[in-house]
Amino acid sequence: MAETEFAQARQLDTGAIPVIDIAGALDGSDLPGVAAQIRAAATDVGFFYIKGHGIAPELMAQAFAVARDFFALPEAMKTRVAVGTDQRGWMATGMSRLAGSKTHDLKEVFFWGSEIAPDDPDLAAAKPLVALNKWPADFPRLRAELFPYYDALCAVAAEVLSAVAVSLEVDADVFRPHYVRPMARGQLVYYPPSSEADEVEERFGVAPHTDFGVLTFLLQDDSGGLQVRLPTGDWVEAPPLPGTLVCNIGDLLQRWSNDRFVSTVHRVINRSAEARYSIPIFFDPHTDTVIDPRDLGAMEPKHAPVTAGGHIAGRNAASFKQHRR
Ligand SMILES: O=C(O)CCC(=O)C(=O)O
Ligand SMILES: [Fe+2]
Repeated sequence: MAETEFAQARQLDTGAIPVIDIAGALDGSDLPGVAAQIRAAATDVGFFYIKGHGIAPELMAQAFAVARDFFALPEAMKTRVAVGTDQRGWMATGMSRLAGSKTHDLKEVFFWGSEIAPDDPDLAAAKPLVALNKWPADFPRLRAELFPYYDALCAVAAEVLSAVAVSLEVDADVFRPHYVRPMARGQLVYYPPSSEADEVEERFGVAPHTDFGVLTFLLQDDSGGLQVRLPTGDWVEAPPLPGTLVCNIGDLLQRWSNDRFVSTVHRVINRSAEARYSIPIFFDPHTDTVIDPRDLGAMEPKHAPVTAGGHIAGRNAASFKQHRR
């Protein structure tokens, strides 16, 4: 591939990724209307923006500010919360290499998930992706300034899932029992600007991939660089739109929906002059949740049942160096 052709994408000018106002789902005034828009987007492109979510901009700004300060800490401090096979804490650049990509990703990540008690029986049973969070003791702001956004997002995400259920023509509460103790995995992601060497070596911030879980809610800063592959095969930019979140279907929801909804390939390349920060939250159910298309009404399931935690842990193990011995 010629150097100049690497990771090009069209500007979004087609409305290919719709913006959905979810206020009517949150206040109950128009759940079917929101669900219909979600169905169209989830079927065609697997990506949509949401607005009308009601999350205070201050919470988003505070989460970004603490993310920026965390990544700027001396490496020795970040290393004290280095990620292990528990998939919690800080992952240095170079440790993410996604299946099928030529080289490692440029990104640095801090991983966390739902807070659980130290005596949680799922922890004692070593269930996949059940772990205690690894907060840096010498940087207590991280948890304190991130959690207000995380909690607000998880509350909105639960309502979006009700709309997703309606969009799949099943009971609005079908997902609820699986989200009493969800995995709800979060990541702070830092992307340095791509260098010329990165371009030559075809290195991405994050290489093309589909998301592993059910539904992803992404907060991106104003750098740009997220690109989505349309069903036509064309790559388009998913630029930051102020006040919105990007929502996309993951592999588990594609399976659960019996392929009615699509988990779409996407990638990030930071060609801005500045660092890029994003905060994806992968809104996934309890680790034991059985993802079986028959439970969402499929008469002829195209996929065998899998457990959510096991499936995601398997994808993590294939993608991140901390799982290799
Ligand atoms: O940072 C972004 O904009 C997207 C990140 C992403 O695709 C992921 O972490 O799965
Ligand atoms: Fe992703």
